[in-house]
Amino acid sequence: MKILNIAVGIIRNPQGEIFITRRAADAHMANKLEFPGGKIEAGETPEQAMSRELQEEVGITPVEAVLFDKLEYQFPDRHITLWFWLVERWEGQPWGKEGQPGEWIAQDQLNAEDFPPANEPVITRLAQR
Ligand SMILES: Nc1nc2c([nH]c(=O)n2[C@H]2C[C@H](O)[C@@H](COP(=O)(O)OP(=O)(O)OP(=O)(O)O)O2)c(=O)[nH]1
Ligand SMILES: [Mg+2]
Repeated sequence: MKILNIAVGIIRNPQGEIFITRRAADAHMANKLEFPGGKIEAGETPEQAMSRELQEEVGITPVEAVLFDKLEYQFPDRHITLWFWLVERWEGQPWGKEGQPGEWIAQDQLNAEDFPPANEPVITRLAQR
């Protein structure tokens, strides 16, 4: 059983849109939409990992981040702990730096079925705002 700790960023602009990317066809949860992010490495705090991943994947540097939720999810082959950071201030403009498609989607237009199942409570919370 793999045990993974994941930190992701919910990048939200003043219009209430969120920058979403699509996972690669060969990745776990292939083709699902995701919040950019990835594995927390040894010696990193969850917030540091999120900041590094956002720089690597979408080319922005968060200026301020607030913990939005922390969730556990059991997949058949792995147990993951997910840290969701709400990022409303950053430097740069997000884009799919690793070739992944990225787009801004209004938070009340997000569909939980398009995301990995672990994200469901967070999508529901965002859609209510
Ligand atoms: N990035 C991201 N991963 C998510 C979300 N929801 C969710 O269940 N996951 C799962 C899918 C993966 O099993 C894991 C994230 O792994 P990842 O593939 O993004 O990790 P990484 O960026 O470090 O990638 P790599 O270096 O291993 O290629 O968390 C989400 O909203 N965003
Ligand atoms: Mg990733």
